[in-house]
Amino acid sequence: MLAPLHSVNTSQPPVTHFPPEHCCLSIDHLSLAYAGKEALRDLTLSIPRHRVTAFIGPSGCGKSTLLRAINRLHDLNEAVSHSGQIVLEGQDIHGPQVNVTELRRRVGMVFQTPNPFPMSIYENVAFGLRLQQRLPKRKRDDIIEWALTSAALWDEVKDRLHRSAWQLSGGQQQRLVIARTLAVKPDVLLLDEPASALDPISTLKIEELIRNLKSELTLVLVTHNMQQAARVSDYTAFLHQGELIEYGPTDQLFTNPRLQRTENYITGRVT
Ligand SMILES: Nc1ncnc2c1ncn2[C@@H]1O[C@H](COP(=O)(O)OP(=O)(O)OP(=O)(O)O)[C@@H](O)[C@H]1O
Repeated sequence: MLAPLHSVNTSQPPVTHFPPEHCCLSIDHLSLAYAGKEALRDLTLSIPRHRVTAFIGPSGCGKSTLLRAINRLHDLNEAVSHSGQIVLEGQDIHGPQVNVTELRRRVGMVFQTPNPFPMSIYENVAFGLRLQQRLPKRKRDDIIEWALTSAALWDEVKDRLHRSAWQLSGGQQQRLVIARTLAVKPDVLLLDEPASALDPISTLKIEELIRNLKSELTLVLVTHNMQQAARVSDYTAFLHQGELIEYGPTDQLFTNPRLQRTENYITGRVT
């Protein structure tokens, strides 16, 4: 476990920061509104590198809004306004020198419903690579094998790479989407309820994959499923009505929360 700057106990402030050498993302006084209606209020937290951080909280508390802010998906919505900063590896993601396409390569995103493109398994994984650079076929093939292996899918698809991605099961499609995201070598993978549309076995595969991927990159997971957050994440942030209520090591937050509001939520007394 990384050493946070503040220890967690009820007499001290909650853990919100990591030392710079462990910090991947730093969110500083972030507020965000949709057409003037506040969805995130003055959030400050940092996300450690090569760990899994989960965002939990009741429906509508702002989990997905926060996740989408990290790769500037809100840029596509003119009704969104924000204040505060998000710093990725030392660089303000809204800085004038930031190329949004490059930011979205560095910060990949996987959504609730698997969304493979209507093309072959191979072409799905090659898609982002082709946009990025012209690679010799041999090199591209190696990256595709690496990405599918990292997404725990290679053994299941290596003999049918040129078949339609839509012939895969829902769980396999979600792992394919993860492989597609990994192929362009992101620093961060944002996962918005990646297993909620899947059966229990596929869900366990995705969870195992998330745990294994942290050796490659930093992961941020939105989940409604508290057992899932407890199983896969190292750190958990509990949000309520757009505010960060508590943030800390997952085992601590689930077994010994600092605040009554957190305890009420994790024990099912607040929905
Ligand atoms: N595109 C949008 N336009 C307007 N309001 C939005 C939009 N997206 C989200 N909101 C509002 O922002 C608030 C936070 O929504 P968000 O989807 O981030 O919550 P959430 O915690 O991810 O919810 P859920 O768990 O149900 O997915 C809600 O009040 C929601 O209605």
